[in-house]
Amino acid sequence: MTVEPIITFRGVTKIFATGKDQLRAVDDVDLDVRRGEIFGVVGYSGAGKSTLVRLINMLERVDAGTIDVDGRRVTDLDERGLRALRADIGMIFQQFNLFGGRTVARNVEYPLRLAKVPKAQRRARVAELLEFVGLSDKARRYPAQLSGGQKQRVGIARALATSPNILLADEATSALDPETTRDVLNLLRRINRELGVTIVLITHEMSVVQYVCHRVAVMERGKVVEHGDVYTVFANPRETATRRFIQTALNYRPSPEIVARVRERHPGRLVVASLADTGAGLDVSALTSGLDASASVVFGGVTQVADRPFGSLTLEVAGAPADVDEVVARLGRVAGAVVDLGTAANPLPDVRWVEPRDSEDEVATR
Ligand SMILES: Nc1ncnc2c1ncn2[C@@H]1O[C@H](COP(=O)(O)OP(=O)(O)OP(=O)(O)O)[C@@H](O)[C@H]1O
Repeated sequence: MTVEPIITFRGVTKIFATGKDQLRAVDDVDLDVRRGEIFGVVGYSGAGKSTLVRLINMLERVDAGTIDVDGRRVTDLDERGLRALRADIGMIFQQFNLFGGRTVARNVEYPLRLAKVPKAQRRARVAELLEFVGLSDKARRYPAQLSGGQKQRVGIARALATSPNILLADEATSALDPETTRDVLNLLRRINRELGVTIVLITHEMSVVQYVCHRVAVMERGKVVEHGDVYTVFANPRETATRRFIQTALNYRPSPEIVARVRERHPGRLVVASLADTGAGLDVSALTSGLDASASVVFGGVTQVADRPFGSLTLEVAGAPADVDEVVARLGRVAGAVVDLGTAANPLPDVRWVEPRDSEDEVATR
């Protein structure tokens, strides 16, 4: 994958007037989306994700800063320029936004009519798109006759009609069940791989990022607080917001309540090890070899992020005190980050644990 940016934000701010207050929905954002990648934007409700993405195709206008898309300074475009730009950027939505009174084929055809494509070409293109999304047999149906996943496929076919280089997906799977979500995400992967379309995907689910994104930006109160390749952000989250997201998506780290319950049956020394960049995984037997100590896994899990092992394991280590210390030291050398929770008699807090949020709507006002 090349590193050439296809979308560049520089000092981008978008302000909404709300009564006498001004709300910085997007606040001085610098960001590059690379050509050919699937770029995730995550954050809680109200963080500014939709606004940021709607600035790319100028559904919203910036108040400050510049945005370049595929070599064009979109923040300077007039109405005519904007129409051309929008033909190069497809968009799909959580609620699909289909025309209920038009058939599937007519929905997909719509952007081609706007672009004044001749009828024969339109028909051929619609057939091709429906084939691509696996809905050739539904051309004459109406949206109400389709499942949620099928509706989103129609939305995707319509968004791809004019062969855009960029696809914006705003919570495109949030209204779908997990299995359908997986199907739609697989389709987005195919669009990215086979058609070379750059995808900017907004989601509040880290599991979606984990499954399809190459890189990710975390937004909070209008700011991009952290961004980078998905594995790095998952393995070394710097911001509290990011850690909270990862904790919710992959609940392999025990909450204080779970630790308390685990301690009832495991009074020995508990250690939480993050499994990042452990390559082959964790050889638990090697931790205790030659020592008068035992180590057993009492909580946790391991999954794949960006095709590499990622997770967290909580171990109970028991035995001769010096040997227990040595096990913990060995663990520290092979695992990513290790947090010592002490024993039931002398408990220590999990310094990496992030409390879940109470409020969903955290927004900067001025
Ligand atoms: N047209 C508008 N007028 C006034 N305020 C707006 C407008 N659009 C968005 N906002 C506000 O800007 C803030 C950011 O909204 P935005 O929709 O970008 O957040 P989000 O992260 O996408 O959240 P959600 O997932 O809930 O859509 C919110 O406080 C929202 O109420």
